[in-house]
Amino acid sequence: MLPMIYDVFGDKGLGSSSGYKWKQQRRFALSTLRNFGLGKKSLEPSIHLECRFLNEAILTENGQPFDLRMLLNNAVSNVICVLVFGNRFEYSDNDFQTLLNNISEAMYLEGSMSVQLYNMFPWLMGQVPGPHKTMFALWQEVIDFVREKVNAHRVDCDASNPRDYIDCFLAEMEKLKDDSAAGFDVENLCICTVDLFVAGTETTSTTLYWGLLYMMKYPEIQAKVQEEIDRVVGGSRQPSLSDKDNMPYTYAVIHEIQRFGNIIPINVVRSTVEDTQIGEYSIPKGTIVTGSLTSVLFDKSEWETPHSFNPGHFLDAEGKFRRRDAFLPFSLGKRVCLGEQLARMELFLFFSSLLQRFTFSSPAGVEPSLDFKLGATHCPQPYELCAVPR
Ligand code: HEM
Repeated sequence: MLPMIYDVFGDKGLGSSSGYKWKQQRRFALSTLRNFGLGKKSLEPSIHLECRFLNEAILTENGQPFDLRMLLNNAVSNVICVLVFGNRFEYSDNDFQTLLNNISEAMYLEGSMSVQLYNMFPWLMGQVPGPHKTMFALWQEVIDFVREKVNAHRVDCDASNPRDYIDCFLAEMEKLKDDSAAGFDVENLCICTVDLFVAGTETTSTTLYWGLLYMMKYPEIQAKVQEEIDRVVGGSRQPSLSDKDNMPYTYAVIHEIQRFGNIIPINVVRSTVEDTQIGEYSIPKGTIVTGSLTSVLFDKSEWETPHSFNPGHFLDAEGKFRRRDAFLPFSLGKRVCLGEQLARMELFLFFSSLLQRFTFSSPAGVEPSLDFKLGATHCPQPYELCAVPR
């Protein structure tokens, strides 16, 4: 059974399994992201800004309970919002918080039994109420939010001076308006934007949520990361991407968080576009296929201690960072995560900036638990933590 719905947005969007022009859309999205955030106009300053807002938001809670998951979601999401919508949202914006909550809820419901039954009997489940219907309604709200943004962009988009992904897409639509087969239409723009927005929010913030939980659980590892941050960065400036090469331990810890957190255990659902032979297996065209990332991230023949949280997996005998072929949380091949580069930047900057400013520990007498909930992602159960300013 699939732990998520097969092609929730039909054949549209960037992540579509059944493949509506995904190649053109992927190429276009990649080149746009490069122009806006990963190339000459680097996104580092906007991530730095968001790190400052996040740290400030935690500090101003001043010992009062706060919703860490929500703050992480908001901060991470703002980075992608700047890319796709051209603006960020305040953490106090209730409408935006509701939207982020809807996305988290929809992702969680994808793991429900009723969604799994929908995958098998869509004609039947389409007739009955249940969590699968709630999930579709939540996704519709997300699409409506994006559609409003697209409509607002259409009013004042200047094709010669695009501000963000939506403007670039609208300009491309205009250029290709006589080519109806190119896939550049408003409907596809909305779904591609939702794909970027959702894929760029839940994944990275879930990884950070695991990361802080592991730091509470393994305080000796947290202390070593902080020692490295203090030595290399100090306390008077923010960590920057250029520090990464001098921070092998922190970099190894982030890799281990991704390996052990295993946030997309069986990858994104795909389907074969032609009859395919893999070894002795014949897979007919149109078969739904899932690849188990768990099997690689916990492979006994690849990892020394696959079932322990061990940053040593990514360090050589001299303490230098070492890459591992079996490190595949972003998958690989033609459909490898489109946001890998952005996610890596965000994970390094958010994680090191949080640990520079705070020590994370569990409330007195509470043993941190690694319990998880499984929806479209493998996510920690909500937990309590204390963020002590350093
Ligand atoms: C820690 C963070 C992230 C992880 C672990 C992750 C992981 C993945 C995985 C496993 C896939 C499926 C690859 C496959 O089918 O083989 C994927 C696809 C995708 N990711 Fe990410 N991702 C992350 C962050 C991001 C970010 C920040 C963005 C935003 C730009 C993003 C955008 C996408 C898109 C659009 C796809 C679909 C690509 C396609 O179908 O061709 N991801 N991601």
